[in-house]
Parts: sequence; structure tokens; C-alpha cells
Amino acid sequence: MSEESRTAVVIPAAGRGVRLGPGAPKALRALNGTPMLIHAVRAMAASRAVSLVVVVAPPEGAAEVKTLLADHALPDRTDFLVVPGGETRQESVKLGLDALPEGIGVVLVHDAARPLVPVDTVDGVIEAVREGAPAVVPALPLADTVKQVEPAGPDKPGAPEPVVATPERARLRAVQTPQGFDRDTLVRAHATVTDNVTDDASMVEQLGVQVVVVPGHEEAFKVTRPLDLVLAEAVLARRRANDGF
Ligand SMILES: Nc1ccn([C@@H]2O[C@H](COP(=O)(O)OP(=O)(O)OP(=O)(O)O)[C@@H](O)[C@H]2O)c(=O)n1
Ligand SMILES: C[C@](O)(CO)[C@H](O)COP(=O)(O)O
Repeated sequence: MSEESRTAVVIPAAGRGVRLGPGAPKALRALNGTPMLIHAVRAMAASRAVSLVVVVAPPEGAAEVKTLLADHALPDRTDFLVVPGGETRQESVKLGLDALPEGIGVVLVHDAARPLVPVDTVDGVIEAVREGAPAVVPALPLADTVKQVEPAGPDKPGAPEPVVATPERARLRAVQTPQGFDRDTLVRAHATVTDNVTDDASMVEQLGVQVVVVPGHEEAFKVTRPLDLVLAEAVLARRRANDGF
């Protein structure tokens, strides 16, 4: 592996988890007794291609996150850094990018809120970037039909919303993380794009750079609402049962 193709992962973990309900910051909440963040860090460090993981911690929680990383078994081949996060996911990712050392050529951005992504998905994204794609996102086809609506607005919750269009489902994909990038492309996107967007790949799209999709995985789902915790614990239980055979 050339020095320039060394791969780092930035894990934005500074969100509050409002949609999950009251409690600790989402990344620090437990899944089967282990913080979600530790599951996510292990999922990234499971890839032999990953040499550095930068965790972007809740702003007041960097010391706690450093202690968590020290207290849990993690692969020796991977280095870890912790930096405090920002007000938005975008700001947090930028703070993680700013902490990257020289010699990293490929950067993955992975939500702490997707703790169960399998290593094959991580490796698939890294491989596509190393083969020359500047921006790669894992994604799945949709199970539901999607409608574009005229949103009712926050002051009218539950009000009927007029449908504007029904995009052709076969052309849509639900995008996951880790999203992988050539480092210079992602740094340029974060230096250029000022709109608040919901993923890093759309910032790269705004530069006019081609983003490509590779297969995602059902277990890379994002823990967003309380029911997702139930699903995550069921996935962990199934993995444990399968390991037992
Ligand atoms: N200021 C922020 C906001 C979000 N994130 C991270 O971005 C990822 C995706 O965000 P999301 O699932 O929306 O997490 P929260 O912002 O915590 O959720 P909510 O919107 O329900 O508060 C999470 O790993 C979250 O920790 C972050 O690092 N910094
Ligand atoms: C980056 C992401 O996970 C891709 O699906 C998603 O856009 C994050 O959205 P969130 O609202 O910040 O959870």
C-alpha cells in the first residue's frame, strides 16, 4: 500500500439523539451493554485497510470518549484520535477532517449512529475509492414508494400535505455510511460548500465531481428512533447465536 493510499475514518459522534428520546448523547447510549460508539469504532477497525479512526465526540464529552476507547478492546494496528464536535453533523465532520495527519489519501466518513455495518461493506467502499472513484456511497434500493410533497410546515404537524410528484422508485437509492472519498476532494468540498446538507457525498456533488453508489447492507441501518434500538439489539443477538454454531 502506498503512503498516500493510507485510509482514515472520521466518525461524527457529537449528535444529541433528539429523535431517540431523552438520555445521554446517542453515540454513548448502550447496545447490549456496550456504547453504540464502541460498536461503530469496532466496525471500522475491523477493516485491515483502516489505519486511523478519528472520533468526533460530543463537545463536552471528549474526555469521556477517550476513556471509553481506552477501556474497550480495540485492534492494535489502528490508531485513534478524539476531537470535540460542532453544532451540526457537517461541522463535526469538518473538525474531524482538520485533525487528519499527513499521509492519509483515503477518508471514510461513518455515522456513529450506524454501529452494525459489516466489514465487507466498509472494504467495498475503500476498494472503490482506491480504484479511482473520488466519492463512493453505499446504498440500498427502496422498499417503499416515495412521494414528494409540499411540506405542511412545523406549525401544522399532521396536516394533510399535497403530493407534488412520485419519483420512479427503481432509480432511487437509500444512502448509508461509511461514505468514502479521495481526501483532497472531500477537504475541497468542506472548504467550498456552505449550504447545510445531510451527507458528505452531496457536498462533493455540488463541486461537480461524480459520486458513485456501491451496494450497502441492511445491517448498516441508522439508529434514529427508539424502534431502531430494538432492531440493533436483535441483530446483535442473531450474530451472537450464529457465532455459537
Ligand atoms: N452536531 C452533530 C450532529 C450529528 N452528529 C453525528 O452525525 C451522525 C448522524 O446524525 P443523526 O443520526 O441525525 O444523529 P443526531 O444528530 O444525534 O440525531 P437527532 O437528529 O435525532 O438529534 C451521528 O453519528 C451523530 O452523532 C455529529 O457528529 N455532530
Ligand atoms: C449521512 C446519512 O447517514 C446518509 O443517509 C444521513 O443523511 C444522516 O442524516 P441525519 O439526519 O444527520 O441522521
